Amino acid sequence: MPTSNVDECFAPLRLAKERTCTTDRSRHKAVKRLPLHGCRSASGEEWRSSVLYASVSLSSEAYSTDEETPTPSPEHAATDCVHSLSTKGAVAESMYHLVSGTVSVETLEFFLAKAEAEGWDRQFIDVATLQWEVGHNVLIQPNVVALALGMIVDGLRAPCLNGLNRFMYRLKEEYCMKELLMLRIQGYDSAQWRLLRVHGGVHCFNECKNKLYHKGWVPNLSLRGRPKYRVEVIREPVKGFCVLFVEPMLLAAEEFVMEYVGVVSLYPAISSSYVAKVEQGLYIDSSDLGNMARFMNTANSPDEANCAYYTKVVGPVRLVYIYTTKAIDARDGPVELLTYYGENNVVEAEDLGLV
Ligand SMILES: C[S@@+](CC[C@H](N)C(=O)[O-])C[C@H]1O[C@@H](n2cnc3c(N)ncnc32)[C@H](O)[C@@H]1O
Repeated sequence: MPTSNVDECFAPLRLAKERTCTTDRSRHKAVKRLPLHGCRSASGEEWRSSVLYASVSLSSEAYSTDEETPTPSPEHAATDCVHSLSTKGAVAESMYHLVSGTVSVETLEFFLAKAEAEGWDRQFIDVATLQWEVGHNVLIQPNVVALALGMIVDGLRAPCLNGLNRFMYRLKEEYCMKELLMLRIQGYDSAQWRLLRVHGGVHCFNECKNKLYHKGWVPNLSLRGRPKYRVEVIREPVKGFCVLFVEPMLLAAEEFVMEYVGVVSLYPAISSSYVAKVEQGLYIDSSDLGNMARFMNTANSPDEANCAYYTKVVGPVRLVYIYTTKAIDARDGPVELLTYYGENNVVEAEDLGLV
């Protein structure tokens, strides 16, 4: 099966949708599909972000209504396609198999077709592109299959995914998504992974089997078990959510803070304050899927900011990161991490000598 032809790759799934669209699955959201190799911005640059997500929710009344789905612009209509995927929480064994190697589209196809054929319980499929070196990695967790495909789903508000991703943040490129996923499968091993409680509400529905993670427990991304830094999300009356740097007491300038995680999109979401504009026609929308970076507020001027956004190319993937622009002193208490939103406030990290 040619991996370059999206239609061929997904034909069985589309047929499955057509067969079942009058059932309770008819609430499916439209899946905006993009070529598997990623999406191309107006300037022609190909994006295969680590944060290109797609999720497919199935049958839960908790999911959002169609009115919230942004309408793709006509030029993107050609890549639009409605899908439905159905899966169940796969058994750990299967997940292990998938997670232990780079998964081809063929494998993915097989897996999804199997899920459909065997009528696995409907949860959702979370699709994430986490392309580090080659191919597509696969993100797996109990009852959630997250697959790297290069797809975008518009307008989904899967509570489970929201909870999952809101607190997911990564540490540079050393971050090993596979390990995290293994961790989820095997349970939390406190000897190897320290868990960090973060603030925030998570609204999982009852069937969710992954509640611990969704409730905000995330691995503290430390080096050899030692926390590198700790941030907290608080809520205050004027600005709403804020990200505070807590420890260590001093954070140097030009330190990586976190990646800006969200859905890579070719058009801006309607009425969301969680959209980072990378350039005209290229956005990272963390309204539904994202991490703490979305809670960073703006400083009144660039000089007041202590962090900034940068982009960096890692292999074929261009990512958006937040780095400190000045040293941060938290000896007298937590310090709010502030970027300066500005217009298109992203510069190449290479230009700054950060990479
Ligand atoms: C990306 S969100 C930041 C997180 C936000 N505070 C929240 O509660 O979700 C951007 C929104 O935060 C608010 N915000 C950001 N910086 C602010 C500031 N310096 N003063 C007041 N509100 C701010 C604005 O409402 C803005 O639309």
